[in-house]
Amino acid sequence: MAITRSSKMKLRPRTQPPRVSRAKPMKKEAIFIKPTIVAGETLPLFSRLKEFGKNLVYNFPGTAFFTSILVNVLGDYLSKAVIEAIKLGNQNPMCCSCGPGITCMKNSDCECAIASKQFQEKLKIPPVLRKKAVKLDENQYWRIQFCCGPKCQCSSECSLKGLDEIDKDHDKKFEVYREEEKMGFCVSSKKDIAKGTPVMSFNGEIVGKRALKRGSDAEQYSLRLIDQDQALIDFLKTAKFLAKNLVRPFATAFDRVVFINPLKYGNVGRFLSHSCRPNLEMMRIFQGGVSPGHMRIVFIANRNIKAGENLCFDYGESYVENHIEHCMCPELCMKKNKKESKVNTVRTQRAVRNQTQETSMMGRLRSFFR
Ligand SMILES: C[S@@+](CC[C@H](N)C(=O)[O-])C[C@H]1O[C@@H](n2cnc3c(N)ncnc32)[C@H](O)[C@@H]1O
Repeated sequence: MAITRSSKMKLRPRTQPPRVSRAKPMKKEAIFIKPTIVAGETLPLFSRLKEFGKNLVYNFPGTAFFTSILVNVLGDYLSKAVIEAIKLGNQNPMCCSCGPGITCMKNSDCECAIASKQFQEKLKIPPVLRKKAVKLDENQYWRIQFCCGPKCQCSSECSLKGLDEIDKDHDKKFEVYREEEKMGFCVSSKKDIAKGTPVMSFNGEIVGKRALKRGSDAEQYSLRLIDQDQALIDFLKTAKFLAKNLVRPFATAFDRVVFINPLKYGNVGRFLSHSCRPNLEMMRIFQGGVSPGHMRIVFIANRNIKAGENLCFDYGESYVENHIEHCMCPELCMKKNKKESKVNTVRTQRAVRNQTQETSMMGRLRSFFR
């Protein structure tokens, strides 16, 4: 599908053009494998800042503007190995042979079900099934799962299509608002969300590390997608569902470090704020293939969330220490500040949290933001 329309975030009136990216233009040889940009929905932004109510540029800075996409797209500074693997992945999507009306998990010959089961067994993770909450232990977040892709012809009710709804109806599901000057925009849910529900994906450009210049907005907004994940590499090397000619290129690509940068192209996931008591956890899910291009970052509710609650996850220790001077998470720090009538430093807040909660469950992978 070609670009149907430029779906900049809806904002009226606009006084400032979107920030021009200084990112290096894409290399010529990469253009032919650039995935199609799918324009997503527009989502209104609300600013409730009082003092600056009349200053629209202040209320809606350049970083609030982007083109919304429903899939990740190819960006800059990727290694040849990653570009090659994405290209091969595009040519070899995993699409089951289940016909219309068939539910993959009930078909013992289904290619997607076989792949999903192998992921579950080897990486010790429950399946992400449609309409069923994912039951994850703390140490299972960030593990990898497999779901049917949009091209699978199985029933629209197929339970393996766990991500089918994730990029739909964002305007009905979420509100993007700004209340605190320093916090920027935040996201809340318009509906109650049950624990274990995949809530939203984090979309953007798939980029190499050099795309994130130190101190830049790209550095502050990007999440790590691939991190030389040895467990995944070992798994792919022995995976029975993967064609032999794809094993080496995919294993090489997953031995790189790759990020998702949502600044130019992204979705509502880029507005999620940090919390020291988060209600979302990240999970990586392959959708319709096992190349880096098929890997999605998905946020799962780690408890029941009420309509109107701020949606948030833990950015990781190093991000907080480097970029957030005073944590304003409503779930812990703001409550505590109110109680004690003083502003605590982030270091103090995190120390408090460390006493009450295990923070090392994902090791260095918890530093998602660079
Ligand atoms: C990835 S952006 C999140 C979206 C951003 N709020 C916006 O309006 O575009 C990360 C930035 O949001 C702000 N932020 C997020 N969570 C925060 C928190 N708990 N306390 C203070 N600032 C926060 C910080 O400025 C941080 O660098």
